Amino acid sequence: MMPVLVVKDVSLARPMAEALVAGGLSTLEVTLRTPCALEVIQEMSKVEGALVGAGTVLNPDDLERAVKAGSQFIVSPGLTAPLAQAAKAHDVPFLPGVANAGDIMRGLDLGLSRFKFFPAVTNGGIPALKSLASVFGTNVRFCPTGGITEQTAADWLALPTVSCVGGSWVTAGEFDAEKVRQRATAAALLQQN
Ligand SMILES: O=C(O)C(=O)C[C@H](O)[C@H](O)COP(=O)(O)O
Repeated sequence: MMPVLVVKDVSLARPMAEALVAGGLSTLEVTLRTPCALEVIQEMSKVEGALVGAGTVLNPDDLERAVKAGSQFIVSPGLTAPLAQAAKAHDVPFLPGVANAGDIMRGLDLGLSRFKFFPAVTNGGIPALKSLASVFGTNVRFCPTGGITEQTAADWLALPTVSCVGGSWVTAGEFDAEKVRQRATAAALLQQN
């Protein structure tokens, strides 16, 4: 399970990453949706055991800034050829968003086989992903994100083509380290079942 983080205050970066790692979640997606996101990536990267990447990466400029800040992977809500080429040039793992068969085919043409299914629930949820997966086989894997909750994550993770799920629920609301650690522990258990 990959927590999707929207962090507005850089002073929360380290305690938040520490609470997530303590709960058993180590792969952290920091969205570039707040002015301090790049600093947050730098700070979270100092936490032992954290693998920190950038989300909401929309173009090659975003990718360049995210990589300079220490992002170890890149997540995007969509897929463009310039972004995929920039990820390749920087040799950084890249998880682009797809919403339909055409997006996946464009990704395959670009040499990609791991995609974020986004926005997962409004795109038709599990039935939609099952239909897409039936066409592309098990070599194409997905990280559904968007509308997934603590209650529904296990259903998604049970699909053979789903490698992980993303979601913001683990850190939703005002930051409380103990609450985040507990939610992370519950989410980490989901991924083991
Ligand atoms: O922009 C990106 O690159 C993203 O990563 C988008 C996020 O995956 C979703 O916004 C998370 O959706 P919720 O869990 O429903 O809050």
